[in-house]
Amino acid sequence: MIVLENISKEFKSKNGIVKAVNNVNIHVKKGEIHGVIGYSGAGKSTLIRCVNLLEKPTEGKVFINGKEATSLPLPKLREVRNKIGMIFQGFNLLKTATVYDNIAIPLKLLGYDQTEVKTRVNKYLEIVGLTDKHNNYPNQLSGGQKQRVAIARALAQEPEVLLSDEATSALDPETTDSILELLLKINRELGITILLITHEMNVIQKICDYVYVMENGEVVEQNSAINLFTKPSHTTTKKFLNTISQRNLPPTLISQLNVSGAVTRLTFVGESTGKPLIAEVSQKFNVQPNILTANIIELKNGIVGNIVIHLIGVQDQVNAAIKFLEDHGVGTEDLEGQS
Ligand SMILES: Nc1ncnc2c1ncn2[C@@H]1O[C@H](COP(=O)(O)OP(=O)(O)OP(=O)(O)O)[C@@H](O)[C@H]1O
Repeated sequence: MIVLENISKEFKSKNGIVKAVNNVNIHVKKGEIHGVIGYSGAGKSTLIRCVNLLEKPTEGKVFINGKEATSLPLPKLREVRNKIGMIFQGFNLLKTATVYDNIAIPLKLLGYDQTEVKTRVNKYLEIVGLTDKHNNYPNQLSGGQKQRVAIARALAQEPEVLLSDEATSALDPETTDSILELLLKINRELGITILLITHEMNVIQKICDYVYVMENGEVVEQNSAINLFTKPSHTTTKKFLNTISQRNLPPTLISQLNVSGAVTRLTFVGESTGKPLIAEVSQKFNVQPNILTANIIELKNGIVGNIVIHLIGVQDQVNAAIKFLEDHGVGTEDLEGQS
């Protein structure tokens, strides 16, 4: 549905050339939600703007629905763009137009007749739950309601793809959740494929099927959301994961505990979440497991449990216990103390 092939984007600035995006490949299948996460300056906005060619890539190709968009002449490019909706952090609503007109004006500009415009505006206002606000102006709405209007405006063009540029970054946590629920609903019920960029791991957690972690213009790690949360490999990914669950223990504490055993992070996913494996370990081996931290994270496609345990015992028994857990589908990671 959306394919970015070896996309690079350079900007010329006073201080020389900035490589904002460097050889990025992305493949979003129809009906999926993919998320790009990265810190400020990682290149996310530039990348997402390359998808609808608001930014022309210096190198690489963009395919939308199998059609190569990068080399299309403007009229053909407009046709492709009409199939791509976009929402933004700042909502981009017309302040002097009512909610109704904010959705209707772009449709009129696209040449739809009065009846079609009315039908679509009413349909999408209902989907976003704002039918009663059609006569309000943007400054009479909350941030969450403004984003709902922007979503209705994007949907009214009946796109196949929705691009979301930090759509929840200006919203409080509760409103963020309600907007994420809405995005899930339109993905599920209207079958719209979504590519989003964010710096918030909870956005990835709640709605993404697949994740790309970006740093300095490059994708440094990519995986399904479940695998990324279970087996993160890059330091930046781990830092993002730490923002939603307390995964770090003080290194001095780990060093002290490592003297009498091993401090290990166990990650449970799928079938292993339901089994009393830690109890079994203490019965089968001469080890005493002491739970230091534990949490459960619900993702779009499953549940991941994290437990950090101190396995107290002699080395060979500790190793055998860890091997037993791994054999039963538990991810394990030895935590290093202070060197
Ligand atoms: N028009 C431009 N001219 C020159 N440099 C630019 C331009 N746009 C972006 N950049 C540079 O490209 C790099 C990536 O910027 P970009 O805005 O894509 O990152 P980002 O991950 O979206 O960050 P943020 O979340 O802060 O917007 C930065 O170093 C930025 O300064």
